[in-house]
Amino acid sequence: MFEKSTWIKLPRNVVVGHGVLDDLGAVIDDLAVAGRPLVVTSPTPNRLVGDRVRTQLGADPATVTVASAGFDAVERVVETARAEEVTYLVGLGGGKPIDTAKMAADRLGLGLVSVPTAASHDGIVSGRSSIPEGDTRHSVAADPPLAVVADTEVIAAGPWELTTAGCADIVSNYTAVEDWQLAYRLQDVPYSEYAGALSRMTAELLVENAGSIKEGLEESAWVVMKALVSSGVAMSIAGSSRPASGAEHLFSHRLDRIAPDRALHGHQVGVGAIIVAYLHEGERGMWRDIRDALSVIGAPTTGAELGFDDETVIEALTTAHRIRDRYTILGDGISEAAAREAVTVTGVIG
Ligand SMILES: NC(=O)C1=CN([C@@H]2O[C@H](COP(=O)(O)OP(=O)(O)OC[C@H]3O[C@@H](n4cnc5c(N)ncnc54)[C@H](O)[C@@H]3O)[C@@H](O)[C@H]2O)C=CC1
Ligand SMILES: O=C(CO)COP(=O)(O)O
Ligand SMILES: [Zn+2]
Repeated sequence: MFEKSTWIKLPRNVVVGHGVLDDLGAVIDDLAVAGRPLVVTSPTPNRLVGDRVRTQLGADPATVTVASAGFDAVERVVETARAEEVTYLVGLGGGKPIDTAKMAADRLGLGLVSVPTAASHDGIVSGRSSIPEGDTRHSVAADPPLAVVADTEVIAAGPWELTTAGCADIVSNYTAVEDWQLAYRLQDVPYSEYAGALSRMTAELLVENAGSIKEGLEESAWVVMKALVSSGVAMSIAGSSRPASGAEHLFSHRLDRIAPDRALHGHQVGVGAIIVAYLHEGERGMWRDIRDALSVIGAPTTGAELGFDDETVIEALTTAHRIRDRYTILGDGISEAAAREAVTVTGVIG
């Protein structure tokens, strides 16, 4: 008897475009969420558009500002939401406040509206929350946002490096899918053809259009935001972050442990993808295509551009497998000699 079942959770409204921040009130009316909201944000996005967002929300919105992601930040949001007796959450900013709000909303059983101010990562739409804790990182299942309102005018006015980080997070889907397929072959990890194909296609489309992703063009924010939505949907179909997170993400999470906030998530996973593509396929593999695509976009391709010295890059690569129980090309860990060879051949160090 066939007994398999799946539950794919997706946002109901995804609104992307010029000036759509002013449609936030209408989006919320359409969702039929009522009552008092809590805006979960970080200092810069709050300063930039916090008031504009609160004006749209009416009903005396409360605000909590989180400086970094973590279970303590989630706890603070949960406590504030209870104390202020709010009925839904609005995540406003980059990946950290949105992930924090997503997990807090899940804990509280409340709906979340995601308002990204940067096209910097693909958690904008996903049903995952990525939360660091001690030496590890949890990719926690959480309901995806009920709606996403991404204003390309706001995003395009932000630092260009945030958009190149989003591009690199998408480019890293190549190696994430490679790792997922490897884990399927070697460890019988469940693999979804649809999620894998969608994730890979998203990366291919972005790389094909890399030449048209240019600083100062609002259309670039549009192209990247669409790709981030597509990648988030792949994660929702898979019911895991596997389509968008393999060994290149383990490497990045490890760098975060060594030096939090030194470089952007997307930039770290992009450099990780160059190394991991080399580990999968060797000298003739597609690591050069990945490096060239990142370079055209203007994303970092070396450890030094990320702000890490050579030995730190090697340390992160040789210890990345310990971040979480996720089988990748790193297996139970690679030797220092293999790591040094990979980062030297690919030009990530030296
Ligand atoms: N849940 C998921 O599926 C995923 C989660 N993530 C998580 O997202 C996080 C990374 O997100 P980021 O956005 O890189 O970090 P972030 O939220 O710290 O934002 C980076 C910086 O950009 C600033 N910023 C945001 N919008 C701005 C604007 N319009 N103008 C000027 N500055 C602006 C912020 O103030 C912050 O200083 C990581 O913790 C990562 O694990 C990443 C991918 C997927
Ligand atoms: O960053 C992500 C996908 O781009 C989320 O992945 P993690 O599960 O590794 O946090
Ligand atoms: Zn990522």
